[in-house]
Amino acid sequence: MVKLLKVHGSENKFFILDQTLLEKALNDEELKRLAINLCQDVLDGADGLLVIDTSENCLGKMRVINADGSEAKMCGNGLRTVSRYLCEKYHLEDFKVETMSADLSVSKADDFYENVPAFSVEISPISFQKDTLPFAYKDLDQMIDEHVPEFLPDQSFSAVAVPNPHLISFVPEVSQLELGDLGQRLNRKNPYFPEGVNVSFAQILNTNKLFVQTYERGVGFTNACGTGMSATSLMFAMLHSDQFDPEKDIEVYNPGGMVKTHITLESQPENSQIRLIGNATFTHELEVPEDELHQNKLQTIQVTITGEEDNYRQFVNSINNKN
Ligand SMILES: N[C@@H](CCC[C@H](N)C(=O)O)C(=O)O
Repeated sequence: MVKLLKVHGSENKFFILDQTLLEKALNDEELKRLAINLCQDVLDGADGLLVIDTSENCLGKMRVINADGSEAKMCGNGLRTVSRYLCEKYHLEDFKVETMSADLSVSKADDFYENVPAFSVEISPISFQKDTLPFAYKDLDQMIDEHVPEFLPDQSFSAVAVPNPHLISFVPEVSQLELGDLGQRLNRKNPYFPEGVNVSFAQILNTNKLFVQTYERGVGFTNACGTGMSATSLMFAMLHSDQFDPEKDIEVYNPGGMVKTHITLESQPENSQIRLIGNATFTHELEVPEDELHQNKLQTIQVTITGEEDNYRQFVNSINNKN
């Protein structure tokens, strides 16, 4: 029997599969099929599958398979949960995790709330270049606070890779209808973002206080997107310096709860540092025979509820009562 976990960071939900526990690792096609199946049908589904592999230079390697089977370079909310998993497995609190584009430093943080474990993770590398994202719009090499009427007539947009591609717009109030429509348009064949893009609308609530909602590439609406909230915090620091206090963390509220980010802005914004801090909650433990994973026939799953979700709900109630 192989143990899988169901986890979340700000209710951005994932399954974790530690491939190092298997007799034979799943190949890419098997992982893709398993991700689609788990995310659609198991325990009310999820937004992706996080795969842990061995790494030469780091404590472990994380791969991110979206709900539609596509692979992403990074996952901020997911990395916190993988960090907790590796921390508990190897009894270390400060280490690096290999991801597709970079080895990222992660560390255990103070609990977010009573019995709500939290981790702090590095979000990197940052790029604004059209070839990295990639995007194409007129003769722009970078899209920073640009008016793009083809997207929406009354908003301005910034594109940044961290390294997942993100399109960000600050709005007085988030319209789910407009966010969903734009997210769908830019994630099917389109002339602007050939590889799709995660689209976030952000509301500035106060100094260092944001609300961010994201339509994710390969998933759709999620409760929260870690790299999206990190990219939005960076754009907030760059574009709204009058409401940004660099000495303090930024509180980023989202439909699934709240995370904190810390932005150290450099004169070359691509050299800036981003930390994402938030919950790493394990909601379920699953036991599945290994051959059922390979065959993607999940017939004999045994599920144990951890009880951690009750603590997380108390945290969410506490922030709702405060606001
Ligand atoms: N939810 C994630 C991002 C997952 C990848 C994204 N959908 C993409 O395709 O770029 C996060 O928390 O960062």
